[in-house]
Amino acid sequence: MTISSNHLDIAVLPGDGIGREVMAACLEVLSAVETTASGGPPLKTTIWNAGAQYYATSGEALPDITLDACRKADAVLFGAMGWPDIRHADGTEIIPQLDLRMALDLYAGVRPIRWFPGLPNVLSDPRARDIDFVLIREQTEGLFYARGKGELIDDRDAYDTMHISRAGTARVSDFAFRVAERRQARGKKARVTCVDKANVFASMAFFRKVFDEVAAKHGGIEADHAYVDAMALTMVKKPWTLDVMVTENMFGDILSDLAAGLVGGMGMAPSADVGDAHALFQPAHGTAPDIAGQGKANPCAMFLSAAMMLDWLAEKHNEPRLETRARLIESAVEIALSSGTVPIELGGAAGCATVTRETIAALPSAIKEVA
Ligand SMILES: NC(=O)c1ccc[n+]([C@@H]2O[C@H](COP(=O)([O-])OP(=O)(O)OC[C@H]3O[C@@H](n4cnc5c(N)ncnc54)[C@H](O)[C@@H]3O)[C@@H](O)[C@H]2O)c1
Ligand SMILES: CC(C)[C@H](C(=O)O)[C@@H](O)C(=O)O
Ligand SMILES: [Mg+2]
Repeated sequence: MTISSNHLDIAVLPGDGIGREVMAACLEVLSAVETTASGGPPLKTTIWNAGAQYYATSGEALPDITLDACRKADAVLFGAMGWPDIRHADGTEIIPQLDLRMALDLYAGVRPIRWFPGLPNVLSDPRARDIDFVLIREQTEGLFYARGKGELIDDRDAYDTMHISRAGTARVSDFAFRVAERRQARGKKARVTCVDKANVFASMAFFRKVFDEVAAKHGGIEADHAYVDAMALTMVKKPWTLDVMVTENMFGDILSDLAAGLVGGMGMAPSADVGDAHALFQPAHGTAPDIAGQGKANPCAMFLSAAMMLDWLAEKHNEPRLETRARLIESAVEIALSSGTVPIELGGAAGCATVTRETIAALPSAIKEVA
């Protein structure tokens, strides 16, 4: 696809809590990156309202005008949404990102986890430096299918239904194999693990069956299976052995926070919500009410999510200069972290402003590495 105008439209949804803080930092970094790596289409960022706090003042969590802007944009950049005290009558939270995933059919949650040099080794094992895996989370069905449809009977029983479809499982499995193929082309391990609970649930046995059918079409990539409970153990005991995993929505949600903990915390865990037509990029973390407004948030996950956005746009538009900008962000984060900038989240002293300043200051060195 070619770029029809001279810029790319990015719909920016900062959301709530630290979503707003890390997004402001990220927009500074993106603008500095554009100045450092001149050439290639500029990003035109437009900020849109949505989120729990917006709902509290307006009665709308995801206004039509925001949803429409997301549909029309080349990509969506998202902070975090949700606030524990702002809830629907059934007790669930106002979390419009789930509506966005459904509306834009963002079926693959891509959650890469890797070691960053310079950070404290939370596992106290030198092999932690080899952690480099990707969790692919199905995002349009699974247990989350139950959202808004659950049943509470006589204040006595509550039901939420798991839904696994052939089509939904096949497309996310295929997506995972394509991720593995790209990693293989870059000289990395190439194995896709289906993470399920096929020993207990018919829905999960079906997930595994469809995964196996898709695996048979990707002969060059090894495929195996793990039960989700055993995978939680493997993630903690030997995460450096993992490559690409694909799993049901809820399991993926839980395992992705566990995975973030292996490399220091949520502030090191970027993500992308990808569909066939649209994509949204956001840190895997939430709005962190416990630290919001204090300048303590680690913005690295937000920066790395923006790098994932540039990579996705580069591939979609066949524009290598966008890929250069993605590498520039990653390299600047690496340089900043390995030259003594340790985020508060990892036991250091660097708040959001310091991490942002040091990342921007690293850009001139980073450009020499990626050029
Ligand atoms: N993608 C999203 O928008 C998203 C994801 C998860 C949770 N939520 C919402 O966020 C709210 C808070 O949820 P939660 O507390 O369970 O999860 P959370 O991810 O917001 O926070 C979990 C813990 O990690 C810390 N943390 C998270 N991101 C951090 C960062 N960038 N830097 C430093 N520390 C960080 C927090 O301080 C907290 O101790 C809830 O309303 C929840 O629904 C939103
Ligand atoms: C806030 C919540 C709805 C969301 C999810 O469960 O998908 C979050 O935890 C995430 O991981 O993106
Ligand atoms: Mg989560």
